[in-house]
Amino acid sequence: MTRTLADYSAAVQEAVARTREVVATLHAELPRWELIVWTAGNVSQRVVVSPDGVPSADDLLVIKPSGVTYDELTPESMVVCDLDGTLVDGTRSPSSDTAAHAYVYTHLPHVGGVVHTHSTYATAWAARAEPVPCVLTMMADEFGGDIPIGPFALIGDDSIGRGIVETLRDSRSPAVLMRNHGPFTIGKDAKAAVKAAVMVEEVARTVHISRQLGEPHRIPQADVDSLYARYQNVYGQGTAAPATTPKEQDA
Ligand SMILES: O=C(CO)[C@@H](O)[C@@H](O)COP(=O)(O)O
Repeated sequence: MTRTLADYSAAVQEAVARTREVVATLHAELPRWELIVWTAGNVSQRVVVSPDGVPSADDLLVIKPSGVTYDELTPESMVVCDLDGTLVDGTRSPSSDTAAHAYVYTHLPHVGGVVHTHSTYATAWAARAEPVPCVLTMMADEFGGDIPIGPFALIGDDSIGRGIVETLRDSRSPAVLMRNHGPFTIGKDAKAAVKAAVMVEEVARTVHISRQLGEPHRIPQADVDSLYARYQNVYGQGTAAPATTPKEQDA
């Protein structure tokens, strides 16, 4: 039975409205960071339906409409689908990657956001089906190792999603380079997945340039693990008490 947004609770409808705003705003980051051209790429975020906040196959996703240019994307133009890819709310056809995003949300409950781009350097690595080797501390921080290659898969059914899940399920990487296609990234939410999309292009470019000058040196695995643990758990404005200023120390 096809459900409409009216069939969901007021709380879910409010969450969908908030998610439309988030996903519309984050789409603007793809051209901003030069990760796509024209209408390529897409961003989605999961909407958890259960009142207990536990992700499930009953959840919804919010994604862009297919083939619409980024300057036309608004919260109202975003499309809402269930995880079968069935339209729940929206006036336009959902992204052609909806099945892939939905498959990821169904099989990786910890994932709250998915992004797909065709960013130049990451896609060039995908065309050669070669994993990006972990030769930068930034890679250890964000990806916890090499950036893996996923299988070639045709567009339109869950083949791409299946390839993303098979590749990332047991990987620390939030990015996979789908062979001959381009990067797909995941995160706890859409913002985290967009960050991974920005970072995968940055490191793909740097490693490519480095290899023009010689063979980059791999970081030893123990150091990769240490860097990853620090970045994922300590970096930034973690939970530690703010450092006192000299004035406070004198007080
Ligand atoms: O690569 C693909 C499909 O996988 C592109 O068509 C995709 O980047 C953009 O498609 P949509 O406009 O989201 O339907």
